[in-house]
Amino acid sequence: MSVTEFEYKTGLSALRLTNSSGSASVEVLLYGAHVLSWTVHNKQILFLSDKAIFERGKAIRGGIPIVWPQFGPGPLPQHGFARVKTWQLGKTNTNDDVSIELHLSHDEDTLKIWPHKFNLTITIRLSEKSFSQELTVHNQDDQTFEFTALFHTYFTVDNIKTTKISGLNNVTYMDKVDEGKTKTETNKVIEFTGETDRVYKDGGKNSNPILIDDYIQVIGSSTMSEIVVWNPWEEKAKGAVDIGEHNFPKFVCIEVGHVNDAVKLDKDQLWKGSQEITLLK
Ligand SMILES: O=P(O)(O)OC[C@H]1O[C@@H](O)[C@H](O)[C@@H](O)[C@@H]1O
Repeated sequence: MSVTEFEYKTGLSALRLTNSSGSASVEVLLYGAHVLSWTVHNKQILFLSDKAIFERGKAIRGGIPIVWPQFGPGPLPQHGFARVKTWQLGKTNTNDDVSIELHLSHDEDTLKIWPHKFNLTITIRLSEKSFSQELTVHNQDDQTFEFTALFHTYFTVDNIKTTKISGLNNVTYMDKVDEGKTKTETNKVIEFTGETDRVYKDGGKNSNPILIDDYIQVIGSSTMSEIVVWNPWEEKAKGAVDIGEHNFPKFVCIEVGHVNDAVKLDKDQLWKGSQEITLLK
């Protein structure tokens, strides 16, 4: 079991966590606290675009971007700023499951666009067949602030056209590709036939676990009970410089978050949200 530092493309500092048997590893950049890969028995569970751009100030396409303090468009840049800031390495642990902590605090630039003092910690933990991330938000300001948060996970799939997502039956969702209409999921299994961009409200509180192709289980904490399901499909993928039409069949985003309304966090208070992803085979 180990944590090693290495230099990724364009000189970005990275860490590799390896479990005790050496069967699983995770690579994470300090830039964005961005998980790039999770490999189990040589199989890559996460999707990272071959057209991803590794430039400071730009979001990385694939892996697990951290969306904070704003989901989607709004007064801040799309999906907030945590994914384009450089985090600091905190504690590492190689005793039980291998884990690391990464930290991000307000600075001159964040205060200009979001005038609140904060400290974020992400704990990344790896075991044989599962991987988790926990985000802790500490309000260090002298007043309450509000945020939304999400783990924007890109999963590798054999082909989006045969990918099946279960566990969201009967859950209400907002359909972002149909004028934001509110709908109820009538299918036991979700399949993909076109651009899909949905926010399932309290999807994570459904009694069934969320499964991708019956073997990847995604569980969010009770504080992160929304599930976003996204695939841009052919045209939008073609139009995105960092995706490309050859890539849209290769991934699905299943994103655990608190995005339907904002978390209101009082001064000096802590908020925690997490996801755990487990391989069932
Ligand atoms: O291109 P970005 O900023 O990483 O966002 C990708 C997608 O992220 C999803 O979470 C959103 O629901 C989509 O609307 C969005 O297009």
